[in-house]
Amino acid sequence: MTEPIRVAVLGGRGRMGEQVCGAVRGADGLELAAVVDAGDELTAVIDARAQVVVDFTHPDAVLDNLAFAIEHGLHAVVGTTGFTEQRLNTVRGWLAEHPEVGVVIAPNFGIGAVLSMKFAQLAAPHFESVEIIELHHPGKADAPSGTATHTAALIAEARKDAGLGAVPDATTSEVPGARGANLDGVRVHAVRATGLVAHQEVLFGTEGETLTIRHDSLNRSSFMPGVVLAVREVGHRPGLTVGLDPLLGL
Ligand SMILES: NC(=O)C1=CN([C@@H]2O[C@H](COP(=O)(O)OP(=O)(O)OC[C@H]3O[C@@H](n4cnc5c(N)ncnc54)[C@H](OP(=O)(O)O)[C@@H]3O)[C@@H](O)[C@H]2O)C=CC1
Ligand SMILES: O=C(O)C1=N[C@H](C(=O)O)C[C@H](O)C1
Repeated sequence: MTEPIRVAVLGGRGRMGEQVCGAVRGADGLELAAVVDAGDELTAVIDARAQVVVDFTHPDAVLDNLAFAIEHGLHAVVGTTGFTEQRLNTVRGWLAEHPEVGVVIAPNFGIGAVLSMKFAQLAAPHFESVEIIELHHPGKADAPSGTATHTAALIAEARKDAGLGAVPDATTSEVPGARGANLDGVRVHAVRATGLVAHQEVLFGTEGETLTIRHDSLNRSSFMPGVVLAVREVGHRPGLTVGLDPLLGL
């Protein structure tokens, strides 16, 4: 019989962390070895002989956690947001020193959300206008969401490859913020409201038609199959994997 994969959950008492602990406990072949939250010693992960750390903490904390994990030869599955290209390159640099370690960083572990980003990428070359509206619970620390940031980057790249110019917009007088944030030339609007979990609409427009691609995470359980898949896979994927797509064969 193969030994279970020993998993440590960082941010384990947070909204996502609690769900991840439950998912790990309930998953065949995984064992919850340690739960670490703010104020706990990260060395608990080593004491518990964890093989994979899962990080759902805070954009300000995640890089230090990752540096620790990689330095100690632990694989990492990261859902925490805030990964700019510069941060990803920093992680790549650390991994170059530890080529046996695997790290999966995914802006969104929801299978529907991953697919919706793919659909948006596919639609992007065919519409001159596009805007993103992301909607989340009011406890969210960052805006815009990591998913919206990643979606904007995918759309911008697809538009560039297709030779599309700037999104048409004649606005010359604006109350600051009224047109949202400009990410890679794509306007992103962030809504925060009690009752919401995690939602996104990508609104495309061209002459005579619009297309709306909407995804709703109605419960944080939506992220768990993706997290469990990444925990099982990360040890077989040395280096950095960004996004869940390759794990889903997309
Ligand atoms: N990729 C994905 O699919 C998803 C990503 N996320 C992202 O995950 C992150 C966490 O979200 P959420 O669970 O809602 O946030 P929460 O604030 O509910 O949870 C974060 C937890 O991490 C703790 N924490 C903070 N710093 C550290 C640290 N250095 N070490 C260990 N624990 C720490 C916090 O403690 P304290 O409160 O005391 O600071 C808190 O308990 C966010 O970046 C969010 O955007 C969320 C959902 C899905
Ligand atoms: O904070 C959240 O809740 C979420 N964060 C991620 C993001 O910023 O995209 C993923 C999902 O949207 C939920």
